[in-house]
Amino acid sequence: MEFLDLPPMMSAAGRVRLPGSKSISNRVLLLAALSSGETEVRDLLRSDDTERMLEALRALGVSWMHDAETDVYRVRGVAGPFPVKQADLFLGNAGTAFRPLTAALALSGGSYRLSGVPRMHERPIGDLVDALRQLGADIAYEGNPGYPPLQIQPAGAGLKRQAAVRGDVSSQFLTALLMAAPLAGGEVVIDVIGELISKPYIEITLDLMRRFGVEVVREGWSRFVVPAGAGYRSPGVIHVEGDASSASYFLAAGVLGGGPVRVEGVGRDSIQGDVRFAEALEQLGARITWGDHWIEAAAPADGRLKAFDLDLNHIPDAAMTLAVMALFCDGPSRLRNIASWRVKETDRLAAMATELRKVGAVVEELPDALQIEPPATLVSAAIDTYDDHRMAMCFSLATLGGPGMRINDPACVNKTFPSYFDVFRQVTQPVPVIAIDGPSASGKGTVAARVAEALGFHYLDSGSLYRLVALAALKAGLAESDPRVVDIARHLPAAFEAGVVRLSGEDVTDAIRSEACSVMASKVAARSEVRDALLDRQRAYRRPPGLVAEGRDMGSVVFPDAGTKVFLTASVEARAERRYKQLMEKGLPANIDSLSQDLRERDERDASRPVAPLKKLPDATELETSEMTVDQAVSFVLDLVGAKG
Ligand SMILES: Nc1ncnc2c1ncn2[C@@H]1O[C@H](COP(=O)(O)OP(=O)(O)OP(=O)(O)O)[C@@H](O)[C@H]1O
Ligand SMILES: Nc1ccn([C@H]2C[C@H](O)[C@@H](COP(=O)(O)O)O2)c(=O)n1
Repeated sequence: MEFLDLPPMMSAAGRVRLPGSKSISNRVLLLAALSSGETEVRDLLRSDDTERMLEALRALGVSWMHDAETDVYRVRGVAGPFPVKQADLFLGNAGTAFRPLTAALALSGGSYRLSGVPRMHERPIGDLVDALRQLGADIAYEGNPGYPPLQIQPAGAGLKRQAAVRGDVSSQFLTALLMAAPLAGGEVVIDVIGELISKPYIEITLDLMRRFGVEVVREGWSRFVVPAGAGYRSPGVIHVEGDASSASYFLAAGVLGGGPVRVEGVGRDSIQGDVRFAEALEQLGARITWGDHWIEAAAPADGRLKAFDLDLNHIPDAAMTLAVMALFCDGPSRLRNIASWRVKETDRLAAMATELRKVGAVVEELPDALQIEPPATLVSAAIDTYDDHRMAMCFSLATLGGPGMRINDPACVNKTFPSYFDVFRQVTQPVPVIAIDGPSASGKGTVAARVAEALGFHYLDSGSLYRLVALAALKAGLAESDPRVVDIARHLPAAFEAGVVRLSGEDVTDAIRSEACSVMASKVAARSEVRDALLDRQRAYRRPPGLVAEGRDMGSVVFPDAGTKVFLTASVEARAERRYKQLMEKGLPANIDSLSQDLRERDERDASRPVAPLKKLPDATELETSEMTVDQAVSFVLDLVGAKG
C-alpha cells in the first residue's frame, strides 16, 4: 500500500487559495447542463468527483469544453431533459454526482444504468428512489434493494406532482429531487419526512437554483414547491466559491500551529454552511477574523484549546476536522448529532473512532456521536484512510504539535483536493532536524551534542542504539545473523538519562564502547530488518523545538527532509589518534595501528553494505575536521544552520 510519512510540525502560518467547492461544482455543472444557453464556469473544482460528473454529462449529450489557459469551463445547456436516451454511467464514489443524476435521469424519459465503486453500492439511495417512484419514475435495483447500481426506464404515462422524502438520512436526496423537479414539466411539491439534516446544503441548492432562474417556494424546512413552468436559464458566468470543508483543515492548522493561516475563496459572504466551522473554532478559544472572501485563524490567546460539546449536524463534513482537534483540547470533547457520518465515503463514526484510538485517544463511539478524551501525549501511528479523502486530510493535523504520522493511501485526497498535501506542506513548518553523518570516530557525536546544547535541541546518538542491540545480542550469546536479534531491536529496553546509557536498567555507558561491541554493532547494523526495527524509535526523537541527529543514515533514510545535512569526516590517521586519546583518558589499553586498521575495516563495512550505506549525500555539506578543533567544527555547523535560517 502507498503511504505518506508526515513529519511532526512545529507551526503553521500563511495563506491558502482554496480549490473550488465540491458541492457547488457538481451542482453548477448539472444546472448548467439542464439550462438554456451557455454557462461559463470559473474556479470549478478539479477532482475525481467533478471528473465523474463531467464524463457523465458528456455521455448524456451535453457538450462542454475546458480552456486550459484560463481554467474556464463552458457548458452548453440542453434546455431540459438529456438528449441521449440510453447510457451506462460509472460514477465512482461521487455521491454528489450519483444522487442528482439519478433524479435528473429518472425524469429524462430514457433508459440508463448508474453504477459506482463497491463502496458506492453500499451507500443507501432507497429514500431517493422511493420519492422518485412517487413522481412516477421507473427505477429498479440491480443488486441489493435500496442500493446502487440502478436501472432507470422511461416513466410511464404522466408524471405525478407530489412526493415525500426522508430528510434525516442525507440532505442530498432532497437536493437531487429539487434540482430535477423542473424536468417534470409542472408544479412539484416535495414534503420532507422527519427532521431535515444538514440544512445549509439545501440552502446552497436553493441559492444556485435561483441563480439559474428557478425560485423554489419553501415552507419552513418541511415543504418545498417548485413552480409550474420553471426552467433553468444560464446566468452567463458563474464563479465557484472555495471549498469551505477544505478550508477547515487550514483553519484548524492555524489554530493548532499558532497561525495565522488565511484561507482565500470563502468568507463572510459564503453560501456554504461549512464556513460555520470557524464559529465552532471560536468556541474552542481560537482567534478568528472574517473578510468578505477570506477567513483567518490563529491559536487561542492563552494557547489553551477548550474542550467542547457541540451539535454538529449543520456541518457534518467539517465536523471531522473537529474530531482530530479534540486531541489537542484541555479535556474530553463530544461531537453530537453526526449519524450521517455512517453513510458517507465510509462509516466515518467507526473509522474516526478506530484511528483516534491509534494515536492514543480514549474514544466512545455512540450511534450518532463521539466522545473523545485526548491522550497526555500523542502517539505516532499509521493512519488508515478507508478511501475517504477527509480521513486523510484530518489526520495530517495530528502532526501539529504531535509526532509524525503515516497516512496510508494518501491519493484518496484526489476526490476533492488532489494537491492537499503539497498545500499542507506550504503552510506548515516541520520540527527542524540537523543531520550529521560520518565515519566512526570522526567526532560527529561530540559536535552534534554541542550543537544540540547550543540550540536547545534534542539529541540523538543513533549509533548507540545499534551498539545496544549488539550488546544485548552478545549477552544473549547470539550471532549477528540470528533472527532473535531483530526482536531485540524491536523491543530494545534502552534508556538514556543525563549521559548514562542503560540496558534493562543496567548502566552500559562504557560497555557499549568496547571494541567487541563496536564490531558487533557494525555487523547487526548491516541487517535491513534491524534497521527497520529501529526506524520509528529514531524518528520519535524529533520533537519541538528541534533535533540534532548523528549516525550514518540520518540524512539519507531516517530524516531525509532534514533542513541541514552535514557529512562530518576526518582522515583515518586523525580519527585513530582521537580514539587513541579517548581510550588513554579512560585508562584503557590502545594501539594506534590496530585502531587504524579497525577503523578502515568498519568504514569499509559501513560504506559497502547494501542497506543505508554511509556516504556523502549530494545535499549534505562536507566538513573535513582533520585539522580542526572541536570548537571550530561546532561553529561551522552553527553558522550553516544560521545561514539556512
Ligand atoms: N575537530 C574535531 N571535531 C570533533 N571531534 C574531535 C575533533 N578533534 C578531536 N575530536 C575528538 O574526537 C573524539 C571522537 O569523537 P566522537 O566520539 O564524538 O566521534 P564519533 O564520530 O561520534 O564516534 P563514533 O562513531 O565511534 O560514535 C572525541 O574525543 C572528540 O573530542
Ligand atoms: N545511523 C547509524 C548509526 C550507526 N550505525 C552503525 C555503524 C557503526 O558500525 C555502529 C555504531 O555506530 P557509532 O556509535 O560508531 O556511530 O552502528 C549505523 O549503521 N547507522
